[in-house]
Amino acid sequence: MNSISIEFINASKVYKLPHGGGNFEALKPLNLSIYKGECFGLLGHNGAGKTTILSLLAGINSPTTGDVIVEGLSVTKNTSDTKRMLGVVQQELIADTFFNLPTMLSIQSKLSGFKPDKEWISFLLEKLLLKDHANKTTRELSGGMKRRMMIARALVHKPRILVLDEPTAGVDIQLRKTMWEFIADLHKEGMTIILTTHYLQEAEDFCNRIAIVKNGEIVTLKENRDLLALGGNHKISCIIEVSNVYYWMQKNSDYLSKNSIIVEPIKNVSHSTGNLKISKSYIHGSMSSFLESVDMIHKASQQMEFRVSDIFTESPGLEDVFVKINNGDIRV
Ligand SMILES: Nc1ncnc2c1ncn2[C@@H]1O[C@H](COP(=O)(O)OP(=O)(O)OP(=O)(O)O)[C@@H](O)[C@H]1O
Repeated sequence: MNSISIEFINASKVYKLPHGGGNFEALKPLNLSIYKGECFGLLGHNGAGKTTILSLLAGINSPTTGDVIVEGLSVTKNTSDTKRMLGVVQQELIADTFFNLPTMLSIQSKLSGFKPDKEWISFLLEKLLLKDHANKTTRELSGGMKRRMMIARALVHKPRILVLDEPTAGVDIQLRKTMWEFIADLHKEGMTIILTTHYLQEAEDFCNRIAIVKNGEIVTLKENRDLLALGGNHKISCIIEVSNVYYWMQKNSDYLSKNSIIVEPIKNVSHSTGNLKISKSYIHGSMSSFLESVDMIHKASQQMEFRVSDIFTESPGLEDVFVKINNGDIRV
């Protein structure tokens, strides 16, 4: 059994709205354990409550009820101790100083109660590809550079837990890749990571468990692979061109449904002509099921008189699962 790093115990957050606007429950009472060395992802639409969860953990907001325990210590009672255990990258870009990067990181280190470690600072700047910008003041950095600088700042005191609230927002694809390689290295070395992101592929690639947050509560919490399995079947598909879609569908609908072949329109389909996608599902990991489905597509092409020019496989992604859960198409 893994040991627990972070524990939310009945932690909720109710905001008082201004001008007598009443109360708003941004987070319903949450009970959640995050394990040591885990990479835990929080996904959800804008306003779902992800940042609220992280802000209670980081001691930025205090919970209305309950508490958060970090490595055995209460965030509400030992805020400065728990803060030292965490490296927090907030969503807002806060980098409006006249200091250059090494100076700012040294100051941050002292503020966190640690003697600045020049080698570590230099290592962080190198890993986050900031070395060439070390002499710029933080306010002279671009948005993507500021984002990376915030990661360096969060790590400067060598925390055990890294909290990332949309760490890659505004970072270009190439740099995002570099950032994740670095974060993956920290994770491999045993750091516990909790993150939010709107790039679902990032969560799919890096998280061990993923929680989906909706209207202030976690509606789904699963191991990455179990969540992906909710996305539907693996499919073999091909694109066909049909000269009269309406007539073709009428003629073949019985055969299609009898053989569980799915047909989907591909853009610009009119009554008269269009491209359609034909798919047949198969059991992931079973070669016989895969070959059976290939054979079925082949037979369908003879029966329904279309030519198979391109055949490809499709796997369900986190995107599919996320949409389905948020639309209420699957309940878990
Ligand atoms: N200080 C506040 N006062 C009142 N309501 C707030 C406050 N901060 C956040 N909220 C509300 O709480 C809800 C959850 O906000 P939160 O920032 O946690 O969402 P989120 O899931 O992180 O969204 P995003 O993806 O946009 O960052 C939202 O409806 C938001 O408007």
